[in-house]
Amino acid sequence: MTLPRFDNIRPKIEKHIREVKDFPKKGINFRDIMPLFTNPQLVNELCVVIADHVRHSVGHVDSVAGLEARGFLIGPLVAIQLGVPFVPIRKKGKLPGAVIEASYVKEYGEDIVEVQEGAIKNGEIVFLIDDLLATGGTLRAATDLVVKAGGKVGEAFVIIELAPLNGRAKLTDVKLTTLISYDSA
Ligand SMILES: O=P(O)(O)OC[C@H]1O[C@H](OP(=O)(O)OP(=O)(O)O)[C@H](O)[C@@H]1O
Ligand SMILES: Nc1ncnc2[nH]cnc12
Repeated sequence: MTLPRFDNIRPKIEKHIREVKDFPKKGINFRDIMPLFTNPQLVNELCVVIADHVRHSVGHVDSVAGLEARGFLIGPLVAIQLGVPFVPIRKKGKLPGAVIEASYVKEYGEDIVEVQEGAIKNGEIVFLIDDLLATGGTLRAATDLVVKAGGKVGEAFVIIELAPLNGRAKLTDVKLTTLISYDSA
């Protein structure tokens, strides 16, 4: 679902997304969000709008969880706006100590994601954030992790949705908000 709250910022963000053909593999049309970070004011505006959206449409959240790697660029900034902890969800083997894990298949490979035990407490509501939804494997695994940890996903949010890859179909049990939806993958 895209929301009117984002109508003003959407075209500004769109201008900062670069398409790179055949990256990281032949046939993949990579949507690169890095140009956005050349514009700190716009990054800040985006995080303020997302936090505003959380306050008005999601309600109370106990934490913001971001997906490695690009969910780490926006997630902590949104968490600061909301005054709640940031929870990193990382690829296997990167987080020290006891972890909970979930495996998944994505647009160009397979992976395992992990969260540290205790980072999400029983009954906590988590706002999940990443840059992009493709096949939905990553956000599915992240949702499963939050639930395994005893939490609940208040909402999953991505800047970009590649609609033809139908990631949404894997997330029917989650409220999912998208800033920009592309009708070609
Ligand atoms: O919906 P899916 O098909 O699961 O794909 C989406 C995921 O793919 C990308 O990350 P990637 O796995 O390339 O990792 P990186 O950010 O560490 O480069 C993107 O940032 C999402 O996390
Ligand atoms: N096409 C794509 N562009 C950027 N990140 C991605 N993650 C999965 N598919 C992607």
